[in-house]
Amino acid sequence: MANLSASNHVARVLSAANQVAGVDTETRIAASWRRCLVNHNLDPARRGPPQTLTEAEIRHIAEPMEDLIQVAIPELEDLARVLHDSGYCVNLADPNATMLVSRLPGGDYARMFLEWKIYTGSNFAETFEGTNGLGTALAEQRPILVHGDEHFREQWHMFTCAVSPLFDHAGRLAGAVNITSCRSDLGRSAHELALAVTTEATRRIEQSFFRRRYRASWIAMLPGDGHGMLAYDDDRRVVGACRTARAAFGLTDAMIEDGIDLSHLVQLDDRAARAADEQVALRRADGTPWGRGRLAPPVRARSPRPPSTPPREKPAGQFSGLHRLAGRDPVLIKGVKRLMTVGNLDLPILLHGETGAGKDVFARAIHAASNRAGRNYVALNCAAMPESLIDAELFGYEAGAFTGARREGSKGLIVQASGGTLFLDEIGDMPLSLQTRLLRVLENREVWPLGALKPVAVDIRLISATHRDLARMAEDGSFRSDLYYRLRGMEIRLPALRERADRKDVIAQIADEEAPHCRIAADAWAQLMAYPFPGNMRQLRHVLRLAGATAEHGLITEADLDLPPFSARGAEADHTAGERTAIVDALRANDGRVTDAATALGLSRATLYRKIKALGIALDS
Ligand SMILES: Nc1ncnc2c1ncn2[C@@H]1O[C@H](COP(=O)(O)OP(=O)(O)OP(=O)(O)O)[C@@H](O)[C@H]1O
Repeated sequence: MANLSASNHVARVLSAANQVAGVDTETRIAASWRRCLVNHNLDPARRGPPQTLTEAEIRHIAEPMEDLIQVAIPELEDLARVLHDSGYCVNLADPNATMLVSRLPGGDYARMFLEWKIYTGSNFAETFEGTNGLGTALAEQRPILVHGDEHFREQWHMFTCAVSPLFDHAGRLAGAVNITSCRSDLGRSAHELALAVTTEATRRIEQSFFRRRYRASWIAMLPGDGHGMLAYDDDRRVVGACRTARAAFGLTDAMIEDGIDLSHLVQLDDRAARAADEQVALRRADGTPWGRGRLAPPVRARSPRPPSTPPREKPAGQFSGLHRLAGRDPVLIKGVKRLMTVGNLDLPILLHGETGAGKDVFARAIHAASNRAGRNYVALNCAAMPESLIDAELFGYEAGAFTGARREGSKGLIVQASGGTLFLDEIGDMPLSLQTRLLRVLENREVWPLGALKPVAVDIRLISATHRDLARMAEDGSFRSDLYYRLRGMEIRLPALRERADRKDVIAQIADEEAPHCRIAADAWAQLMAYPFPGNMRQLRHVLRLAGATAEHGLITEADLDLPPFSARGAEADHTAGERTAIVDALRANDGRVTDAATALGLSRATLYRKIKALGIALDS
């Protein structure tokens, strides 16, 4: 049966391609079939999944489209919310038909899309996949509905796609919004509305993107249903025009670069020009009435709220916390001295050190020593959260910006930290797309919450930390090099506990805090001094806390020290295998509870999660 329908389909395609007119398919579809056969040499009967990109390739494509994606996401989320139960998936694709954002429908429908690889990273260019919504809309740069057997390849016949191409602020093709249904029981007309919905959503994305790009200019939204937009400066010289306005006025890039006078295109009387963000009557260049339009004034960044408390003057001993942490270790003492020389300059600081070496504690001490001490200290661990959550947590979002968003929106941590210090731990684990956004915040000193039309000005001191070799990552492209140089206004290395020259003092001090009523026997001292402490200070604290609890007669002996075997031979393979075994054992001993296993290993929860991921350990094992 399937074979019969496949061969019928092939016959239809061949016939349509041979004689475009007079077949039972829409002319645009027949023209596309012809392109697929003649130009792209495709076989309508071929089966197989679409080409799928790797995560790195997707990031590479998505990075330059970051701004557009950010503007599009609230609209896509809205579409996905409305269509959730109707079997439609929602996508944003780049101009080459690679899906960059995907929102799946609910229930069993989602499985269909996953099985057929209709998700982020899949490519539906007409040149590979034949006639299909995304590929054909992008090839023709026009909205299209491709229903069931209108697809060139027979294997896509259970799907229907409604797609609208998306144009950027300069009228260039920037991608497409796609909604695809797997409801093969519905006829073509049942999906017509879907095309109208997609086209409208696309239009809203284009408008938001244009307004955002030209936020420093006036924007005239022109009469008519074409949604034409012109951006102009205070002297009424045109600085930008959307695709519709370019077509309506025959505007070229050269005319815009020359700063064509607005009055050559549309006339505003002075009263209209003052009625900012209201509907106004506009006239054509020749003075004849045109219709009602709208003028939006330039957006100035909101200034940060003045701090409620004036900056506290720091006493002379403001660096005492840092001195205490540095102890008698020359590397750390040097680091603190360098910090003192820059004093309260808001230089970004990058802390580098192994897990548990005290990066968070050190960052807090820097904040406490700065003239921002009385203000907020806000910390985020970039390794402990999925990308989408870091995005919302860090940059904030407007009310209703996406499904699951809080009704009142969220300020985001950067805005919360304004006036104070933002600490980004494990910055090396920050996804590339967010690195781009963070860089922009540091450069422009303003944040765009998700779905916002206005930026919020911010004033933060940034301290970041990592255990990774960021310089090498910047070299091999896994971390943005421009961001790396912005983060390391000053880089301070926190030595591992085993490297500290004052190791003995540190052990004594922590023993005093964790097991205050105990003495340490000579054999236990020798062990503590010799042990390499891969979990550094954190591990030392846990070991001594436990030892204090098990010690008899106030004496900590070798038997009280829970020091897991650790190969110091340096062979990477041994180390990895040993680490793996230790983690798997700890998880088993704690019935899979990651927090408890982390405590047992002397690691932070985030670090343990990272290691579990890196070593490919299944959490249910
Ligand atoms: N100089 C120090 N003296 C005493 N205790 C310290 C010192 N530095 C860190 N600690 C303790 O070690 C533990 C881990 O510190 P912290 O969280 O700052 O490490 P980290 O380097 O940020 O770790 P991770 O990379 O895993 O997030 C904390 O309990 C902290 O109190």
